[in-house]
Amino acid sequence: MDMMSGQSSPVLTDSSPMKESRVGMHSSLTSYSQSGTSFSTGKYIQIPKKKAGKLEDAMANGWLDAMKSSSPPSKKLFKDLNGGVLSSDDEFSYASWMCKHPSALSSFAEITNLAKGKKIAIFLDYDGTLSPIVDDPDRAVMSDNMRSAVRDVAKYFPTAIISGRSRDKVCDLVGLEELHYAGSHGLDIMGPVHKVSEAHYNSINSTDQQVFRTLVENVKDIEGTRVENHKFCASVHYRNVDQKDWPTIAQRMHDILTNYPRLRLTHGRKVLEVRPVIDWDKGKAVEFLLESLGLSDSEYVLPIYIGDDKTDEDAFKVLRRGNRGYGILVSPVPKETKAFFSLRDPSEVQQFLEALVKWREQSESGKRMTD
Ligand SMILES: O=P(O)(O)OC[C@H]1O[C@H](O[C@H]2O[C@H](CO)[C@@H](O)[C@H](O)[C@H]2O)[C@H](O)[C@@H](O)[C@@H]1O
Repeated sequence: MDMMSGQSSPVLTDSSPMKESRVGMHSSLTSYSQSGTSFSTGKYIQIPKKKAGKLEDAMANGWLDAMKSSSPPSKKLFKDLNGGVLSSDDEFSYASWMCKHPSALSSFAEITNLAKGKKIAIFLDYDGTLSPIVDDPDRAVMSDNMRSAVRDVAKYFPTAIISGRSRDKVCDLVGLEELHYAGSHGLDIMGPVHKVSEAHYNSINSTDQQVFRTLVENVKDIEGTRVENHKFCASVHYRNVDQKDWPTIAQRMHDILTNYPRLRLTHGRKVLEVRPVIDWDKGKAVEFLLESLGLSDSEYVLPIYIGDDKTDEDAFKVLRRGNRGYGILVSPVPKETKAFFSLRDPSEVQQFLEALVKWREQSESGKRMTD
């Protein structure tokens, strides 16, 4: 799949994790930052610059609202604003929210009870789930302890990472060969090779370079912006941009996308994600992986998906449908979600994964004793 073709199946790469025999590789575009190297060749679309702060398009106004709400203030910010203590109102609203989305740690017995006689399959988002959210996406590393927890979990349960980042990037960050990986919000999944003609991929390369360069060139004058290329989608970060410049970003993104009707915009944590207009998302990626791993029979399989972001909601929805499995939202503040359970932060994610391993080891040794 490419950013422009609008086809309805993901690009599939090789069937065994970490063995590279990918077809139709995209161009070797690297992540762009204002301090980094800019591109001197290739065509891109320069959109006319409009006056800052003048939002002319209702759609752009909608995007601005979404940008403002896409990353609610963290618990730390609540605390900072409150002189180091959480106000009882915040505690109260978090506690009420937890009634609807209980902690996966305190509900651990309930979860494992429901998993009895079933195979658990684990799906993990990366940023904000396995690694803490930081200002620089290149520094979003996971701890060695988290890596061990994921490695151990994968010994007992089929485990996949589903990330908005490119698959190569998230593979590098996680660094575990035994997992399945889906990058670009599930658009790039390891699986059986689909042969596609050379000419098709050549056309993808040039178009995608153009999309990426257009994004880079049209926001590079806004201090703090950063554009990442994920091969099948792209991210425009505004975490480090002064809020007064957010309307300009919203307007420019709107103007750019007018030139690319086959692209759409979604929102993550202080990031705008540009992706193809196709019916594919993290939820579809979960269904695809369950199917291709022979885990689609919900009578025998309990999928658990852990994620922190809006894009993870598609996966939560898929699991909620027909009580197929459990979504777990990672958040220290109340958020509207389709997840059943919650965890506060990556350290609780690690505890949950470690608990699953312990539970599994204990049930195996209990089984051996009765055999
Ligand atoms: O699906 P994910 O694995 O969660 O990836 C979603 C986006 O994550 C990254 O951005 C987010 O994390 C950054 C590092 O902590 C943070 O600086 C940024 O504000 C967050 O939006 C990644 O850089 C994006 O490309 C992914 O799309």
